[in-house]
Amino acid sequence: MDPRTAVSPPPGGGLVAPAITASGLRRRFGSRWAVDGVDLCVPTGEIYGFLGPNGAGKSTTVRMLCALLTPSGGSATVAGHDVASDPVGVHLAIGAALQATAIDDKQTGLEHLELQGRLYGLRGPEIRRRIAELENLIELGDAVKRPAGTYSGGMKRRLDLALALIHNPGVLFLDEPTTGLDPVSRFALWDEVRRLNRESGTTVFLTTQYLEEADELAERVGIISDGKLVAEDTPDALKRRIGADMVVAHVDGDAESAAVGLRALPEVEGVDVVGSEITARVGDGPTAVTPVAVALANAGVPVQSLTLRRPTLDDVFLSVTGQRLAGDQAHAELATAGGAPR
Ligand SMILES: Nc1ncnc2c1ncn2[C@@H]1O[C@H](COP(=O)(O)OP(=O)(O)OP(=O)(O)O)[C@@H](O)[C@H]1O
Repeated sequence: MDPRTAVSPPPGGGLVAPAITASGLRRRFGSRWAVDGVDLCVPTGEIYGFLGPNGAGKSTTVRMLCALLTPSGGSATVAGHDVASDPVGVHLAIGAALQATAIDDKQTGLEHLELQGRLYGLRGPEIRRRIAELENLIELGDAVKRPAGTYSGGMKRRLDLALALIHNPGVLFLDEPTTGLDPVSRFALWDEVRRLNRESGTTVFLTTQYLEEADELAERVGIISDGKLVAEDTPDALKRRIGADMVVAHVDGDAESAAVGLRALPEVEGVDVVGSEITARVGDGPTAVTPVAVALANAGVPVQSLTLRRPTLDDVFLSVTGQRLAGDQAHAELATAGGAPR
């Protein structure tokens, strides 16, 4: 089903309005377009991953969708409220855990939760009930009564997420929720996002620069580069689009000239070169490896390594932008997080 034109009927019949829409959404800072004409349609109940490198425009998009930043052009609605004409409606309908957490080191976790509940108009008993419901997520134990200044990064993230959820919002925005978290806290937060979505039907709009996070969590992924949405689909469909297999060669010497021979091979659907790495998209890996190796040998460029693997979202990013999304740092962090990106 194309979510732009139709969304799943609820059990009681009728059509569900999309949770998030954007049409030509733009934002300029000075002469630079940080977000340059983004269209979105996120159905209610979806986990949508907004994937892109540093500076691509993810946070700016989220801040506009959360009605915290005025768009320079285009329009957007969240939970049926227009971000420009009804920002208060948007604020009441959403929860947001953004990059700059508003946690005061001097206040305890409990004080933060109680204050947040009151800000959303909840009464004492309701606040206590919500805190009890969110206990699983917070997992702070007795630390909930300690000042937040004593918390680890993971504990602060969990508190921040609980603060975003205190009023049971229908739409949750998470801006790079696991950046800087250790692997255990990262996986725990993924589980919590999945559970929320499954049990409460919460729509989740999540930005990330981690391929693995988008792959694992998101039902659909939008890839943003230089303020533009350059690809959007399910992770599997995005990967299928660029070919069945990838043959990746690391070479000594002129990778561009070595790639010329590969492009002429009938087994090769496309070739991308980044530094000394040559990535050939092929229909059938086992059949293509030998001709690729022979073509590289004929080019006279020494080959350091030749590997065959399935496409990743990084390969999708490379095929649409000509650049790798995962820099060395992101790769290193992913490796620590439990393996190479898929
Ligand atoms: N308040 C601002 N004033 C000027 N430029 C800004 C401002 N906010 C963002 N930008 C610029 O807009 C571009 C997009 O930034 P944005 O924070 O949306 O990217 P991002 O994809 O969220 O990256 P990151 O992962 O680093 O947060 C960047 O070039 C950034 O420097």
